[in-house]
Amino acid sequence: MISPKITVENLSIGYEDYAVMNNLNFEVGNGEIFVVMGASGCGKSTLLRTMIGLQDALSGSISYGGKNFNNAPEDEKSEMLRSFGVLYQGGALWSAMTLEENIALPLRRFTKFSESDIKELVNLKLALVGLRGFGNFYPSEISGGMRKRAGLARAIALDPQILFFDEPSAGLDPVSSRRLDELILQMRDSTGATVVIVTHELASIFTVADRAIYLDNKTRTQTAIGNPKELLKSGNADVRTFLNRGVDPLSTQDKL
Ligand SMILES: Nc1ncnc2c1ncn2[C@@H]1O[C@H](COP(=O)(O)OP(=O)(O)OP(=O)(O)O)[C@@H](O)[C@H]1O
Repeated sequence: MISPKITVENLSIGYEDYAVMNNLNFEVGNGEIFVVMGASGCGKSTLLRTMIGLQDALSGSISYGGKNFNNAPEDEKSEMLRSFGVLYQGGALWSAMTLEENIALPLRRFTKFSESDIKELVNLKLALVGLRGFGNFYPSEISGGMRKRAGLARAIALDPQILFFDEPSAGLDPVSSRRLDELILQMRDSTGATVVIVTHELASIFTVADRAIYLDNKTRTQTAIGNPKELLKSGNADVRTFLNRGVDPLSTQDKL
C-alpha cells in the first residue's frame, strides 16, 4: 500500500463553465513518481495548474499530507506552496539573470540565509544537476537541455517535498531527454521527494513512472491508472493504444 502524500477526490477541472475533466480520483504515495498522461488537449496541464493553485478547481478536493489545499485559507495555501518545486515547460528562467542569480532567487525570497550560504547552496544545486561551473552563464548561453537542468536546480533550491514537472522533455533531443529522465530518478532517490510529471513522451513514461494516470478526452475522465508496463498488457484498449503509439498491442487485427 502507498502512504498517500497527495489525495485527489471527485475533482473537476476546467475553465469557467467548461469542464475539461470530471470525477478525477487518485492518490500519489510518498516518494512516488506519478505521471499524468493522455493525448494533446486532454487536460494534463490544466490538472497540473490546478494542483499547484494556479487555477481554481471547478469542484472536488486536492489534499497534501491530509490537509485540504484547494479550499484552504490563503496563508495555509502559501505555506503548502513553499513545499512544492515546479519545473515549467520552458525552464522559465529569467533571461537577464545568470544561472546563479536565478537559483538564488527563491533562497533570497524565502529564507534568511547569508549571502555566503546562498552561494554555497547554489553551487551545490548546480553540481547536482551536472552544471558545476556554469553559475555565471546566462540562459541564452547554454543549450535547451542545460536550461531545463538549471530550471530543475532552481525548483529544488528550497528542498521541496513535492516536485511538479510540466512536459519536461518538450523541445529536447532524445539524448538530453534521457539525461533529464535519469536526473529525475536520481533526484527522487537522493531526496525522497514525491514527483508528479505531466507528459505524453512514451520513452519518459516507461523510464520514470512508478504509476501513471490516463486522462481520456472522449469520456473526459480518467480511464486507467497503474504501472505503464502493466497497463500496456492489461489496461483498457485506449490506454494500450496510447502506450503503443496508436496501435493496440493486443488487437487481433494488428497481430496479423
Ligand atoms: N485559458 C484557457 N481557457 C479556455 N480553455 C482552455 C484554456 N487553456 C486550455 N484550454 C482548453 O482546455 C483543454 C485542455 O488543455 P490542456 O493544455 O490542459 O491540455 P494538455 O493535455 O496539457 O495538452 P498538451 O499535451 O497539448 O499540452 C483544451 O481543450 C484547451 O483548448
